[in-house]
Amino acid sequence: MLHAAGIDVDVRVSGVDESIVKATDAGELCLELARLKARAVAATLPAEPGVLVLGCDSVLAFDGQILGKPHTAVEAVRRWTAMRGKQGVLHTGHHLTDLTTGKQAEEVGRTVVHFADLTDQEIEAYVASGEPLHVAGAFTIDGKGGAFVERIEGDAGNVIGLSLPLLRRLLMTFGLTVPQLWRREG
Ligand SMILES: Nc1nc2c(ncn2[C@@H]2O[C@H](COP(=O)(O)OP(=O)(O)OP(=O)(O)O)[C@@H](O)[C@H]2O)c(=O)[nH]1
Repeated sequence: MLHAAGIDVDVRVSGVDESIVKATDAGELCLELARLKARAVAATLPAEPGVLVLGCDSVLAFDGQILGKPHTAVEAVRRWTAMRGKQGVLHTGHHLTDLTTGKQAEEVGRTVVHFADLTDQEIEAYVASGEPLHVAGAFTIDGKGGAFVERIEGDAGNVIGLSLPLLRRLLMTFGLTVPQLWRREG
């Protein structure tokens, strides 16, 4: 997503054990995980000038629960049977650190997702595809799951895992602009 937006990135898996974070609020949980991920990666990097580290984490708030990845087919079927025809709020925590200045900025993106009223057969086929097992909320918006999201209220990128307009706001608190991060073409 960032590369398509003109920004070159070096993706690092933080290795943070997400089970250590307990929170009863979806926004607090995904923000704490985003913070831990960014700080874990930042700790492995030399404080070179101009290095920014962005950590993100997504969870789905649905029916009073905080849902991450379903991990198993049984759990994915249970969730979709409950979610179909209803709505949830996909939260993505974003934490940005400037290694040079030590500045930090963070914000939670929220997108309301309205799920289609899937048939049992559609749920079975989508879960059998394996896609729902590895993403928060057991759905993607731009993959096979796109057919099962009727509409959204808010930023689509936030559902995918990173909100570009939110990143723009975080950068502005550092006195930076998105165009300054665009790769030099040609
Ligand atoms: N293209 C696409 N990728 C998605 C979507 N939802 C999640 N992903 C990606 O799937 C991976 C895991 O997704 P999530 O579990 O939602 O995100 P996360 O909580 O940051 O995942 P972890 O880093 O494993 O904790 C991340 O790399 C996401 O970018 C989606 O709707 N579309």
